[in-house]
Amino acid sequence: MAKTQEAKETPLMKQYNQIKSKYPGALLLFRVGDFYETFGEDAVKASKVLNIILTKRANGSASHIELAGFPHHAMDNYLPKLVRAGHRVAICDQLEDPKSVKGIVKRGVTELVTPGVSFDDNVLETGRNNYLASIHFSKNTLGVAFLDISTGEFMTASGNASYIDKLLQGFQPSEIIYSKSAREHFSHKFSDDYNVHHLEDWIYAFDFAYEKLTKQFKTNSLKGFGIENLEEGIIAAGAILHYLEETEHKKIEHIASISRIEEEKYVWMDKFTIRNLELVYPQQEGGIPLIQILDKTLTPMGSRQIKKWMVLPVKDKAVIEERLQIVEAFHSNQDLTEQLSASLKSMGDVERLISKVAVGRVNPRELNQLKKALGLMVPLKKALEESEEQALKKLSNQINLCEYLYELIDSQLMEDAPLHTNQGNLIREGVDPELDDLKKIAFSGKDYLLQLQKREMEKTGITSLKVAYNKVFGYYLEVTNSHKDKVPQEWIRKQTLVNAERYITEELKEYEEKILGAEDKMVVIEQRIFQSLLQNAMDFVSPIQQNAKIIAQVDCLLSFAEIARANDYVKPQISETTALDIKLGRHPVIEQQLPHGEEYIPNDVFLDNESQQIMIITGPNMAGKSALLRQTALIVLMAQMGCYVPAKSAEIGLVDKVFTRVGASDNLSKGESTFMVEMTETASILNNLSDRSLVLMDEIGRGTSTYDGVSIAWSIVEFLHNHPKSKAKTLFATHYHELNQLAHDFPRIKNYNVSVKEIDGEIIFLRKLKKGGSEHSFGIHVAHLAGMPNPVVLRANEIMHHLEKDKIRDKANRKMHEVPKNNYQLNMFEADPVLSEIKDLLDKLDINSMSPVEALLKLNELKSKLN
Ligand SMILES: Nc1ncnc2c1ncn2[C@@H]1O[C@H](COP(=O)(O)OP(=O)(O)OP(=O)(O)O)[C@@H](O)[C@H]1O
Repeated sequence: MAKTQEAKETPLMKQYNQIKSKYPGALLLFRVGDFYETFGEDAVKASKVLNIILTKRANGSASHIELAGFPHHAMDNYLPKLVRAGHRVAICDQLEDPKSVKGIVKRGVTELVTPGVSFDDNVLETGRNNYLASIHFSKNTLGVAFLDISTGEFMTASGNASYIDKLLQGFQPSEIIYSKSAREHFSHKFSDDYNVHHLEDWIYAFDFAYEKLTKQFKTNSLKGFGIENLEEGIIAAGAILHYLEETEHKKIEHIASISRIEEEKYVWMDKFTIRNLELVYPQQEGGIPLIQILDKTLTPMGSRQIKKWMVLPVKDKAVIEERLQIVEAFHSNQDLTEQLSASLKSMGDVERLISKVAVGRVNPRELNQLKKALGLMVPLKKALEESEEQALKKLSNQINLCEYLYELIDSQLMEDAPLHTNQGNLIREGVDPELDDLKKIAFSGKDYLLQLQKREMEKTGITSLKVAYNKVFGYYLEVTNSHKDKVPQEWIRKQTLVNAERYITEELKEYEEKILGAEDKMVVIEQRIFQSLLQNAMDFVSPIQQNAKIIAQVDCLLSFAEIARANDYVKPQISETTALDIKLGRHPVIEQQLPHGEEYIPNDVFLDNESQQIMIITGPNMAGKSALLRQTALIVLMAQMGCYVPAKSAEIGLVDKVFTRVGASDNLSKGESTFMVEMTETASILNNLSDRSLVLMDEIGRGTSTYDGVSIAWSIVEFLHNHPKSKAKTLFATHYHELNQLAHDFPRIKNYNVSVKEIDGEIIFLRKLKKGGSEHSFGIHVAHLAGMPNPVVLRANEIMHHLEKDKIRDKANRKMHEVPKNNYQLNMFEADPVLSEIKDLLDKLDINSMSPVEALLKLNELKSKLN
């Protein structure tokens, strides 16, 4: 904006500029009369996003400035569009009644809406949390906090960069904040796809954060939340509270606690796993993530909860079993599920409603919806209470019916109350005697007008006489031109239309004053009573939040029972052993997508730490290797969410980490060598193995030449088998049938293949997993199936035969077989103190959180130790 002649700006623009300068980076919606206006660059942006007209306005003699605006009542329509486009939007309102002031009206920003901080139903998606994340970077550990202001859910965690990255991947925050000086760290470690905002460095400080949190929760310490020692997490969370203040969100009583995301409680999945297994988001447009199959929830709370369960499956046998028991109770009792579903279906978003109550943004209709929800809790609580299942009785006990609040709303608020509090018809009769009197006056006044119309009609003989009302003249009598001559003298003409004239009379004026006066007074009283209702409702924020949590759980578990019935899933047996024993397992997503009439071919998978730790699975392209790998992980994860699984039977020895690595594919991040990415990810798996890990390796080594690829794949399998501390259960799908040799030398490696039949040069996919290795890759047949021109297929066959004749492949096999055995005697380090020191240093390194330069420096340091 041109500021050269600031002195001559109009007073309005001066005020605008003052306010605008306080909200850098935000798009300012400036209320002028009935419009929200944007100016300058904001106007250019707004006109593009909102598709509204861009004009110019004279700014005194200072200059002209771009202008684009929309009527204030269209806010609900336009605001979400701006926020979704990634803008931070400052809403500047008139803070006093323009009628009551001379000169320029006082204005101020009443809310700064950002992608991560919004209550707006149009910005939020019902079945999805809208998280704001805050990250604090310290030397070795990072802290993160997530807040959904629309529900009050507040969580924190700390860990290394890859853990934080995994959490971001799972929770998908709409906005991330961090300190200005952490910009470089952030872009180094995390994707640049997020909406980000930077805060001043001083905000990310421990004492400041600690005080902010204890003040918010009205506690002396953070011990009760189990985060007392989570320094980085506390700092990140404190910054969130500061940010809420900065964005003018000062009424936030519904944020009453914070919880720690306990890393050790949940199955560890790296972010590649969440992505590769398509748990919550599809990898490609049009794909179906697992959550879409599992989520048959009936409430927004359930839908949000199930996504959290999906990214955080549990490791605690008791928790899983309790969920499974409830699913079983639902599964076996259709009546119970029907009763509960009936309540849940009409429940609405209690969790967000009660947050709106807490921040004073709830409208009369929403308050009625809250009452309705409380009413629906009654049969829900009863049905749970009457169930045989103890866990359900326990849930029932935790539901608070909030009868007092129900009664209060029911007895005071009209059933069909309007959207706004100034529209009348809000409060029931009998609540306030003055209101009742005023209502009588207003209604009898209106009656009186009708009588007056009738009386005057008879007196004057004007048969078309009408009493009507408009904002300019108030009540008037309208006479069509054909009766004009019958109008009595004392009537005062106010307006002439083409076909009629409008008049007022003394009597009409008197009644109007009474009626309008009464209506104004009624609005004031109704608003006062509504406010006191709200005040009362605020005392119920915490029990209703608790109810919402229980509803969410019941809803998710009902959904599990529902899909178990619909898709023929079974209850998994959870055990403390390390064995995975899946009989006739299926892929929950692919089986739903098969063309009509085609059956998914189920397969058995057995893995344990003793006899069969690693399954090498060979088979041609398209045989179904990837599907088998993924279904195994999905079945494990579903079981540990507490869900039934697609199999004939499944014994799941608790898994604590799931790793997947899919050989270099095309959709990997730009700029990096795909093979490099493949190796980095594989390295991170090999560095984090545990005894209860499940590892899926799909075509590892594919991204490089055959010899390199085979060698790398080979040594990875050896490493997995011989790891001194952990016997990670592994499914290793590969094209390299050379790897079948490994089974000869290592007792816990077993060969399998996904069988195909070759009939007259064509392949028939049987999709059945069989014992034993396979000889061919069948790649050329698949090329043929894919419609490759015949000459190419023929020539490929020719080349292959030629190569085989030269025994290149045999040689490779033999060479592999001759490879000396390596048992990864990691304890060789211990013989030499320097090596031992290097080993210690290596052990402590967190490769995931290092930049390439840091890694090089470290390497240099290690090398120097040898000299
Ligand atoms: N058990 C099964 N029953 C029915 N159809 C299956 C089964 N397994 C896989 N399919 C179908 O075959 C397709 C190919 O499977 P998948 O991608 O698992 O093969 P693959 O062996 O991993 O091949 P590639 O090596 O080319 O990745 C799947 O998209 C699916 O439609």
